[in-house]
Parts: sequence; C-alpha cells; structure tokens
Amino acid sequence: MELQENPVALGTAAARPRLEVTALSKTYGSGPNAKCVIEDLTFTVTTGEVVCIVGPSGVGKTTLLKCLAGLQPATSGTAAIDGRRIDGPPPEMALVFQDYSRSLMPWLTVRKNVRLPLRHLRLPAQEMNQRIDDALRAVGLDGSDGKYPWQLSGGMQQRVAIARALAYRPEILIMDEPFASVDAQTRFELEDLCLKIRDDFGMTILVVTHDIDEAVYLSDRVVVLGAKPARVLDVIGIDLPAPRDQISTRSLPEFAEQRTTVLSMIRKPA
Ligand SMILES: Nc1ncnc2c1ncn2[C@@H]1O[C@H](COP(=O)(O)OP(=O)(O)OP(=O)(O)O)[C@@H](O)[C@H]1O
Repeated sequence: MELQENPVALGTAAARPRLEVTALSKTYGSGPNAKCVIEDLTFTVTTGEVVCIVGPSGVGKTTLLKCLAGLQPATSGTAAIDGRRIDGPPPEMALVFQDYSRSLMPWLTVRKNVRLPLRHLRLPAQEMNQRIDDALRAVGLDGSDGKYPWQLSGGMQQRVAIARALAYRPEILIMDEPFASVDAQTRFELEDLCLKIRDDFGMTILVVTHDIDEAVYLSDRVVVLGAKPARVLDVIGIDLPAPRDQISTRSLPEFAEQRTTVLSMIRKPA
C-alpha cells in the first residue's frame, strides 16, 4: 500500500506535534441554559504517535472530536494541525466511528463503500481502484470487495470502515471507540491492525476508548479526562517495548503498573 512514506520509520523527520489542542473549551447554549462540556483542554499528538483519550462515559468525547474534525467551532481555545487552525474538515484527517452498522451503506458492496469518500477527490479511475485495492489489502479484506456489509462479521465490517478511511490516505486518523462493538478476539486483531497502520504508514492516530487496557496497549501516551466539564487530568507516557504483542505485552509487570496508574487517575475523586 502506498499511503505515504513513514517519516518516523525512515528517520527523516524529527518527531513534532502534528495535532495541537490548546485551551480548548466548548459550551453549548448561552445565558442560564449554558452548559460547559469541555474546559481548557490542552494536549498534543506527535507525528506517528498513537494517543488514546480515556475518561468516564458521557465525558464529552464526541464534542471534542467534532471540534477536532472541524464540524463545530470551539467556544474558546484552538485545535490546529501543523500550526494551522482547524476551522473546517481538515483534508489530511479521516474518522472511524464505533458503529460500523450505521457508517456502512448496506446496499453498497464493500468496494463501493470504500470508494464513497473518494468520489469528491475526482481521481483518475486507475488511481481510485489502486487506492481501494491497497486499503482492502491493508486490512486483510482483499477478495471480499464484492460482498455486502451484511454478509460480513462485525469485525470484518469494522475493517471495511477502517479501509474506507485508509483509502482516503489520511495523515491523521481519529477513531471514536472503534473496537467497542466487536468480540474480544476481533478487538485484539483490530488493535494490532491499528498499530500496524501506524508502523507501516507513520500515521498519526488519536483514539477515544473507555477501555483502559486497550488504551495502555495501543498508546504512546494516554490523555486522561475528568468529567463535568471534561478537562485533562494527566497525560501519561506509556513506556512499553515495541513491537507490542497481545500476550507478552499484556503479561509484563510494566503493563499492569501503567494500567493501575491510568485507572487510579480516572477513579480519583475530583
Ligand atoms: N449540540 C448539543 N447541544 C447541547 N448539549 C449537547 C450537544 N451535544 C452534546 N451535548 C451535551 O454534552 C454532553 C457530552 O456529550 P458528548 O456526546 O460529547 O459526550 P460523549 O462522551 O460522546 O458521550 P458517550 O460516552 O455517551 O458517547 C452531554 O451532556 C450532552 O447532552
């Protein structure tokens, strides 16, 4: 797959903040009905990093992701890519949502689903087909392109959703609880796919998850959010050896230590 060269793997670029969230706040409504959902969030995601955001349910993650995706303005503060303020959907960003059953079109084949976001790029047919083939191969679904989503397992459907994001060739991938609706074994496979995408393409990946173990397994750093309003409690560097492996990494004493650190941060009284 030829998404982009991996500057991190090639050692040609110093790690730099790709995505910068600075003092970002979002209040819905005004006057007596004003509701501050996220307050003064500051964190960065560096090129080629996987960063997970964890926090209590209803913390405001969708609100945050909508601001990062340029779908709604922040009330104050900024989100920026390479120092460029986000004020609309950034062309270098793709999103993957939890609910694949609602994000895939059941009446379209796998191939046509993956092609959907490419239509507005007006690519030559050959390049369009190449991108679709590459993306399906990257998620292990080459050979399934003529099937319909409802003919696939949940995990395969989520792979289609990931392939659709990859075919767009994003530099930044944002995933909103992407593996929450699949069984445990598939979840492990998709987590490893996420790390492979980062390793192969140097992609910068931000994942929202409620699963602390998943956050520790995937992340270079974990952003821990407190609730009401959402604010950053801590950013925890995850120092685990690469490459990560579902059995050996999760068996390490350091894994348990990092997990306890994140968990106790979330459960600490405000
Ligand atoms: N457009 C809106 N107008 C007013 N309030 C909103 C709006 N969107 C979200 N909210 C409120 O903001 C709060 C956080 O919602 P949000 O959907 O961002 O949380 P979440 O972390 O994604 O939730 P969940 O974990 O349940 O998916 C909720 O109380 C919600 O009611």
